[in-house]
Amino acid sequence: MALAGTYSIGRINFLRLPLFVTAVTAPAPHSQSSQFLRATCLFSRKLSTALAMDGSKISAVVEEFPSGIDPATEEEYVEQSKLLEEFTKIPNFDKAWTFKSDSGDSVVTFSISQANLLANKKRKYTLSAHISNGNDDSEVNFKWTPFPVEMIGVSTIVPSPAGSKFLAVRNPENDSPVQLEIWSAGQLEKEFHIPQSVHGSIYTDGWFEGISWNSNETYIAYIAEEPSPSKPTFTLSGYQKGCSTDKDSTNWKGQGDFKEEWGEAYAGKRQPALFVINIDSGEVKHVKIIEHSLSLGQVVWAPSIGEHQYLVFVGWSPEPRKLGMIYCYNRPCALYAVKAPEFGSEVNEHKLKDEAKEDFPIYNLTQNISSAFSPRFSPDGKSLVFLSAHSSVNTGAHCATNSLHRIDWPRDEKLSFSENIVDVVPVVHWAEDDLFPGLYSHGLLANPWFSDGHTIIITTIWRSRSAIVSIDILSGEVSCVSPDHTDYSWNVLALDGDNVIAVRSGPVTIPGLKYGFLIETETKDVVWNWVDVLNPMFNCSTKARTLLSHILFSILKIPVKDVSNCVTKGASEPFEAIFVSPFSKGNELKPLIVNLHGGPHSTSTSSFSKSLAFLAAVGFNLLIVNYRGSLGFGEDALQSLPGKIGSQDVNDVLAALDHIIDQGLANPAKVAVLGGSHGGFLTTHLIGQAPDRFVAAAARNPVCNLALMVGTSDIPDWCYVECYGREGKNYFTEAPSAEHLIHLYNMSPIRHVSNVKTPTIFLLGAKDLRVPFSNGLQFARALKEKGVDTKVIMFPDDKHPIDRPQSDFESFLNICVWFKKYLK
Ligand SMILES: CC(=O)N[C@@H](C)C(=O)N[C@@H](C)C(=O)O
Repeated sequence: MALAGTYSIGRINFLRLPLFVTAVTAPAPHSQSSQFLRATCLFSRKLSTALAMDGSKISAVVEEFPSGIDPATEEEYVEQSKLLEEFTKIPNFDKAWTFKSDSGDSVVTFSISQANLLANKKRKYTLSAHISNGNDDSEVNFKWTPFPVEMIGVSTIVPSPAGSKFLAVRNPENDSPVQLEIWSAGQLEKEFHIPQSVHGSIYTDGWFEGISWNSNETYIAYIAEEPSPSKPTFTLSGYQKGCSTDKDSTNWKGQGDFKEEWGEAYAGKRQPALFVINIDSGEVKHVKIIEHSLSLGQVVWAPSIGEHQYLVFVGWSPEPRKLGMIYCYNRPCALYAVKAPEFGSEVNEHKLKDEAKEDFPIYNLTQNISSAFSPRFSPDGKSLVFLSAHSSVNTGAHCATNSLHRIDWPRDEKLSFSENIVDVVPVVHWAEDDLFPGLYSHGLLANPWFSDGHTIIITTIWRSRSAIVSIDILSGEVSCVSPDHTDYSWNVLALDGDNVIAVRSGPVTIPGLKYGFLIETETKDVVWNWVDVLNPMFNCSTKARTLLSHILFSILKIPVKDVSNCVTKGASEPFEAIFVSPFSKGNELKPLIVNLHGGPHSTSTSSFSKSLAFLAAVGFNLLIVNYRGSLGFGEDALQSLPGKIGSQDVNDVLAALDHIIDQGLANPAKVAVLGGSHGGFLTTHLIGQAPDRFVAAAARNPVCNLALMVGTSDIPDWCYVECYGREGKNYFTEAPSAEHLIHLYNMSPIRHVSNVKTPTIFLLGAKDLRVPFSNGLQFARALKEKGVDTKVIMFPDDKHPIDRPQSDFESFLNICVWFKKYLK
């Protein structure tokens, strides 16, 4: 057997042997052997001692590789893991808030996150800057505070409206109380510990989440988990009648009834409910509503009506049952108003009587539309604007083109809510070439208002990029704020008066801060002018920056292959793909990775992606395909996919691949494919339907067998809609018939598994409720059974996205090494 090579540690030379080979050596002198032992421990090679036939001791170096490490690619593993660490370190700007300082200048505070690999958590910190104008109009200076401040154990921070205070939320990891802290410029002002008997963790998930200060900065409304229901108690004398909360060594708690939850990402989370805290007294009130079964979220304080204060929030009904919520905008929801609770001294006898009579009724403000979320009041308090995903609810597609609406807010004592919902930005079905393709935004900024009081700013998906637009809520006019002739992606973080603080990035361009303001040109046009904001983080990740500096990207238009199959104009228009490759092509084409997003109604925008940038830096070209069905291209193109998954989307990907091969941009013999979830569905379909086209594949929590998924996923309705089209919404049942299961099987990658010969790596999250790991594992086992080169990594604590820092790291390191192995 050939030796794999030699290497040395300290003064001792080791023979590097393949696994299972035992080298017999003479007993080493004591000092040498202890050094030997230390070194072997360090490198996880085992020193075995055994007795030979003649009774002498035999020491052996057994070359033992950790599980999953292939001796043939170990060096590659070492090298690429170092590079990936550089990319993992790159921080991300998550949010920003602006305030006015005493001097009248603006101050901006950024919330930044960065993966902490050792702790396997995201490290969160804040960094602030004073913004001042430079000498001429086109200059702006950011004077940064010297150091960031780490937010240890803090789930979120929310500044007060005037910016003089902020709330820090500390959610416990066990049954301890939730901690709320009120900070002012110089100190911690107040600290409240809310026991679990009042409520559980505060929602900071970006979906149900809503934390809102009232304008006087005296109360904070928020969404938190209802207290735990009491469970049956048993002792050695049997069942104890009644609700005892105490648990001790003489009793134990039973389970009680199974309670439905909102699926993926919400396992173990209790019903989201509405609470208000008085930050003077620390008193907390649960705003119990009559229709108790609603899950509440996104609460905001409404402008007062007469002397009454109202809270407006989103309510989701659990009927017919709670189905998976995250990424699913097709769950019906409405805006509701409820009178805010009153505290202590404010309550007089008369009011107490009134409240008892009224019993906190809630008003549905958006009865005439099937979806309403992200409520925001205009600064004058006259209008309430909100987003709607009614197209998604009505068609059953989990995400679709959104719309923006307005309703009038009553100003007088006589509370009558208007039923009139004004369409500000309606659903766009199809748009000429590069015109506004419709609104694809999932939320509004906490303060999205320009100073005119009727224009908002919002980030949306515009074909293959994210873009910033302004919307006049009175006229409905949509204007570009970020540059319109660019392939880069832009994302608004905050307004500074009428100026904009944004982030610009590209797939291989590390996010950079930008400051935008309106200027008048020589021709008297008013246009947005953008300047770079140098920030302390600019110096980070120099290595990654250098590696990426010679890589470019462009957005390609891909003509639809079979236009005769298209029922709408929108569906027959070209879709797009993002192509990433180095400047100088040289003679040899780099191996290509085709990358496919999930959903399927989602988009790979041209925003920075650490994992894809890493793969590009390693030396792969990328083709990132936004097949028809992706968000950002109008509703007709999107709705062309449901009912045709596994064929239309598969053919679009092959068309995009053919397109770049025809242009001489890819070597057809060196192509790999990578995707997660629905992107994993496409990956496993492609290697089955086009087995000669891909030399390696990587699938992250892939959908491989819809007939299995329909009975195990939190979104069985998704399987119906995507397999039958919008009719699937009506066919959906919890008891699929044999005919349904056959149809679902026929639409699945597993149907083509016998054709597959592509070596495939599977990355699976054992806690995924969306696409349970059984889908990927069944497919992987079927490949192994056929003798196809297959590798599976199971992450025991990961959910659908496999995004915990260590899991994300190990996933992309292995994907990279797997692709390098087969795409030499
Ligand atoms: C709606 C949904 O979650 N669909 C999954 C099959 C999927 O593809 N998920 C997306 C969001 C993903 O990228 O994981």
